Amino acid sequence: MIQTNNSEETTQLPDIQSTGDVRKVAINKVGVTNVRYPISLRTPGEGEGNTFLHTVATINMFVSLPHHEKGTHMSRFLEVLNEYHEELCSDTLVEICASMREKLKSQDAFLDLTFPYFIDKKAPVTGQSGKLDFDVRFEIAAGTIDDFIMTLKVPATSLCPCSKEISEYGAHNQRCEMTVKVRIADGVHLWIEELFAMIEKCASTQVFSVLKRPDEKWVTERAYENPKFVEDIVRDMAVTLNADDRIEWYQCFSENFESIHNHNAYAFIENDKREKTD
Ligand SMILES: Nc1nc2c(ncn2[C@@H]2O[C@H](COP(=O)(O)OP(=O)(O)OP(=O)(O)O)[C@@H](O)[C@H]2O)c(=O)[nH]1
Repeated sequence: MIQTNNSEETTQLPDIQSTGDVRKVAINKVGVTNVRYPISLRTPGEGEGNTFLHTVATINMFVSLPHHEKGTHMSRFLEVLNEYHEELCSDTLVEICASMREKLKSQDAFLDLTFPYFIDKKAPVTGQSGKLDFDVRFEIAAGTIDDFIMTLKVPATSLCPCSKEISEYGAHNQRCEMTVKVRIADGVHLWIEELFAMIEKCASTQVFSVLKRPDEKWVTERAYENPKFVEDIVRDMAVTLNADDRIEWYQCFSENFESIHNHNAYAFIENDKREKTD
């Protein structure tokens, strides 16, 4: 049986990926996808000191490969990740991307993590607390372009203004998913919790984990008092994101899972504030 964990024996094995390629085709991204890994993220918490949220991320890691190299060194992606153990947090992600470039001797490195995040939410009337989950994504690039994009998928409720207007009673309402992707200015901080709270206000009403009957009455009436088309939702998201100077660039969209159709309603806005001269 071949022992590949002995460094002397490993050096004697052929290293096919280090041989050349003659097709003169460079590769933009090569690496590993769907790596599941524990991460811990700093949260605003309460009082002194840091609190951490522990979750599991699904990670994609890529580098660029020049035309003359046959293959990348797949094992090194996981080696880089393993060096960080439980200290994998938002502060170290840029470091990890730089480390991928160095260890794989590549021009560009890309790190992409998606993970469930959890916030404590109190029901609107009874104040009962529960954990609400939603998806967060960090996309980091290092090399030709240095980049950090944070994406949140915010669940909420939308209620149709047209339906409310034309119906003698009732109005169709549904879950919507508002997606926000942001680039943050250098040297400032935006908590996931802050961005989530900003965005969920843009829907007809929020969703909660625990709702007792007085809470359910409240959310039902609140949505009815605050009807919104998908266009209203994205416009309100844009107004909110425009007003926060920490956000340099954003894309926002909402998908409303219509309860009267078997298809969804969708609207999208992008704004790069860095392009504005005045
Ligand atoms: N490049 C490449 N490697 C692959 C692929 N599928 C599996 N591998 C394997 O990934 C393994 C690890 O590759 P390397 O990181 O180059 O391993 P290594 O040569 O022992 O490690 P280093 O000495 O650090 O380069 C090898 O056994 C490859 O055969 C693929 O599609 N592309």
